[in-house]
Amino acid sequence: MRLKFLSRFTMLKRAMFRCGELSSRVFAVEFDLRTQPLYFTLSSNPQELHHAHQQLFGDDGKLFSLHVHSDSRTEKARAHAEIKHKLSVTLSRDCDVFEASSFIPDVKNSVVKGFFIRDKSTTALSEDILKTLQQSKSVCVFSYKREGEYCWQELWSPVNQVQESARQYVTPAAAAEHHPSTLNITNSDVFYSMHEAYKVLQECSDIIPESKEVLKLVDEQSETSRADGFPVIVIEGLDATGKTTLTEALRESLNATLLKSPPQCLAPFRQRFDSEPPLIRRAFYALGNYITAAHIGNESLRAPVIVDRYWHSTAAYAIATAVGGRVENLPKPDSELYQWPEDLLQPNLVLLLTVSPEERLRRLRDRGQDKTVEEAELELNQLFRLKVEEAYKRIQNPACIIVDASPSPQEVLRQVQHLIRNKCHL
Ligand SMILES: Nc1ncnc2c1ncn2[C@@H]1O[C@H](COP(=O)(O)OP(=O)(O)O)[C@@H](O)[C@H]1O
Ligand SMILES: Nc1ccn([C@H]2C[C@H](O)[C@@H](COP(=O)(O)OP(=O)(O)O)O2)c(=O)n1
Repeated sequence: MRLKFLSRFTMLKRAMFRCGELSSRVFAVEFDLRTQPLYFTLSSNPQELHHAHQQLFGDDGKLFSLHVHSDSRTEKARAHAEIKHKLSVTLSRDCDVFEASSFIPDVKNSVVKGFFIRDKSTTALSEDILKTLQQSKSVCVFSYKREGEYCWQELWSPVNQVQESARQYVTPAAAAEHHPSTLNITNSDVFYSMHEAYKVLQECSDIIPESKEVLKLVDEQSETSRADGFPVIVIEGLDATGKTTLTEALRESLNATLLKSPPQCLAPFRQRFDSEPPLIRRAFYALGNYITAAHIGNESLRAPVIVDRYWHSTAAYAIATAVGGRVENLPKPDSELYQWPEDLLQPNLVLLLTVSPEERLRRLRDRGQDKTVEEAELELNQLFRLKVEEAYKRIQNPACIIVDASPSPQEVLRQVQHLIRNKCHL
């Protein structure tokens, strides 16, 4: 038993060090989403904590952080989501759980995601849960100890069989120029080629059998080129901004073909992929765009094409979900993360419908439909809504044109027809 534990422990330690020297890493704890994360590094010299850090480390209670390791990115993504769920349903109200990550400043793909736990309860519940997590997953747990003004981190073990290692003191660090959640976006949240999204579904086809069916549908699409076709116009916007109303009206008035992304053929799989972590869920939506692109290619040979949501939605929702906290944390406006994928068919015009938050809520209520979880979150989470809209506006090549969708449906249609006439000569 003892041997088994030790070998697992050694394995975890190795896994941790594979992620880079601990000393070159910065840790970020999302202590309060309305402010910057708390950043700290580790040092062998004791360092006094700043006021902000004392709020987290100076309080009573047991402190832990945990990070997930796996060579398989799909397993890692699922384990992270599972742990998040487990911590949220099992820990008591006296426990705070914050998203936490460790990263190397400005180095892409250096982020290791995890959690920071502050347990002020008198029970050993958090330790029991950490113990089970350590046994069943590639989870690395650290605990934090205090002495006077200082706080240090050590590898946590549920049983005292580990020799005391050198103390790593928590050392306040400056804010990173790029918020850590922006470092891993490429090919984890947003995909810039079909091949990269395709690989994700291939990697999880054993655990999610539906992936094979989705890949088959992607394979069935023929290559299309769109030279000399009719114009393709994409309508974007948050839920209930009037996309369905406008796209139906445009279909009638322009004698156009109406398509959407994700396409109808993916509808049976959508719920399944919506319950998966971002890596898998976003790869699914990315592939949906490529299927829709093939349909656009065919249909635009015959008539103008109107598309209800396309890559702007895929990228904007993915970026806004991946980036924690405030709008200022989004990738900078000139970031390559907002660039349209080179292998995805480009539309001639992208229109972004915008309405005030109050009008949007009124329309959502009038419609009286169940909202998707994400939309319910939007309603609750003003920060998230602002980030989606800002990300929409930053996407380039093609950028979107903003349309005020608060007037009557007839007036919105008139405005949009005018834009289409000017920009697409229809
Ligand atoms: N210009 C408008 N003015 C007032 N209400 C509108 C307008 N456009 C749409 N609506 C109403 O708002 C709700 C959401 O519109 P919908 O077209 O379904 O949005 P989306 O497809 O973007 O979710 C519907 O009840 C619709 O009738
Ligand atoms: N082309 C698309 C379309 C939707 N998505 C994702 C983005 C969000 O997570 C949801 C929003 O979809 P929702 O069901 O609210 O959309 P509708 O307004 O019902 O069309 O789907 C996407 O990633 N790519």
